[in-house]
This record gives sequence, C-alpha cells and structure tokens, in this order.
Amino acid sequence: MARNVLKYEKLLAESPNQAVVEAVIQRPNVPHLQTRDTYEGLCQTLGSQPTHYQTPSLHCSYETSSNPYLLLQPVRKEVIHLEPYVVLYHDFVSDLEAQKIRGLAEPWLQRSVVASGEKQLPVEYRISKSAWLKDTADPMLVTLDHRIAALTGLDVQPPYAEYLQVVNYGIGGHYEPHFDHATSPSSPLYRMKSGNRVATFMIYLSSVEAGGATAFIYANFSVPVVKNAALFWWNLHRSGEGDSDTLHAACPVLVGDKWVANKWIHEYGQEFRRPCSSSPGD
Ligand SMILES: O=C(O)CCC(=O)C(=O)O
Ligand SMILES: [Fe+2]
Repeated sequence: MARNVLKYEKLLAESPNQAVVEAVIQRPNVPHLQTRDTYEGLCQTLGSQPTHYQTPSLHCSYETSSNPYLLLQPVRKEVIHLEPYVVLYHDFVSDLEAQKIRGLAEPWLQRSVVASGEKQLPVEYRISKSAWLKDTADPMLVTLDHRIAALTGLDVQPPYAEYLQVVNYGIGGHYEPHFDHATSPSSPLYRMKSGNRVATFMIYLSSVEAGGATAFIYANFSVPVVKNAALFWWNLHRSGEGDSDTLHAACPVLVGDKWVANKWIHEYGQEFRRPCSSSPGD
C-alpha cells in the first residue's frame, strides 16, 4: 500500500495533467446491467439503510430461538430489512475462529466461478478466490454448523446444505448483482438433489478498510462489512419461488482485503422447519 501511494504521488508530481486525464472514471460497458446505477450508488456509501430509524419493526434483540446452546449464550440479532427478510447476527464467530477458517481455506483458494447453464465458469462479474471446506477438515466446522442450525432452525447437514465456501476478495474484488438461488432448472445447483438454495448464511471473516459492502439492489440498502458477524436471508418465498427482491452484490473492495464464508441451505430437509405456503407474499 505505502509503496503504491509513493508511486502515485511521484506520478502526480511529475505530470499532474496527464494523471488527471487518466483518472477519468470509465464505466464498464455492460448494457445488460440495468441495475448498475443503484449498485454503484449503494457501493459508494459505507452501508446505507435510509429509512431505518422510522421503522419500529427493525430492531435488535438477543436471539435464543428456545435453543439450549443459545439460552446459555444468546447471539445479538439485528433485523436489517423485512421484505426480503435480512438479519445480521453480531459476533457469530470469534476472532480466533475467523482466523482459523481463513487459514484452513488459504491453501485451497482458486479463482471463483459461477453457474452458467450447466457449466461453472470464471467471469468478469465475479472477481475473487474461493475454496470449499468440508466439515471433516476441522471439528470447529462441525461446531459452526451446530450454531447455524441453532440460529436458523434449519437442517444444515449435507445434502441439505452445501459445504462452507470461503471467499477472498483483493482490492477491486467484487461480485456484481446476482441471485444465490438457481433461476433455471438446468443449474448445477440441482446436482445435490436437495432442491434450490432456500437461504444464505454468510459470515464476514475479516473487516475491510474501504468498500466491500453487501448491497441489496432492488431492496435499496447495503450492509457494511462487520467482522465476525453473519448475514442471513431467505432466497425463496415459502411457495418455493425465487424472491427477486434478493438480488444482491458484493461491492468492490477499495482498501484492504475481504473474507467471507457462505453456507447455502437447500429446500429439502426444511419441510417441517420452514413449512411451505401457497401465498405468493410469504
Ligand atoms: O461478499 C459479499 O458481500 C456477498 C457475497 C455473495 O453474494 C456470494 O458469494 O454469493
Ligand atoms: Fe450472493
């Protein structure tokens, strides 16, 4: 970082006019992204929840879910948004746990891919490295699963949830607006034969100095990176239909590096935990 600052200060001093010309921001030429303006707007703030103070249903509480583990050690829950329902669980992991998960993943990190038809491909709109961690990699991951299950009330044993995906974004790393659930029946997500991704449980394993917020485009809010906290949301309505309001993005990291871990929970196994409903609004 310090070396970069020196380099650019020197460049500016040598030819100030040229540096200004080069600094004109070029927007990526992506006509398919009608959501670009909202995405960029949400990413230019340190997390933005404009009308929150007016909404009493958005509150903080100690979550126990009547679960013995949580009764002994409740987790601080912040309801961020109602439709779609998005909550932030503060201090879901400890510094040591976050560090350990990053360390377990590090040797296995590879360029992230996305599902494209039946294939998995690296794409410009997702720039990061990621690795999948099986529970057998460390007993701590089993404890983590128990904690996720206790908080969400969902079954997170394979094949009802995927392995933990650890993601590392460097400077400029991002994931442009997307859905976590499959929007086509040919998606490789269905290979597990446990339905679509009903919910996302995403843990922030680091802080970041600037950028990197998680932006919900249609819902028009963004969540700043809160180290050790976990963000949870439902991707599907109770009818099983994808909730289009969950379109979200990982804003570009401006300074620092960002680590998250995704636990994607699938529909099957949750039939009695999140019963279905035919009402489209649920
Ligand atoms: O890193 C984030 O803030 C969001 C990541 C995400 O949406 C994903 O990995 O699917
Ligand atoms: Fe996502």
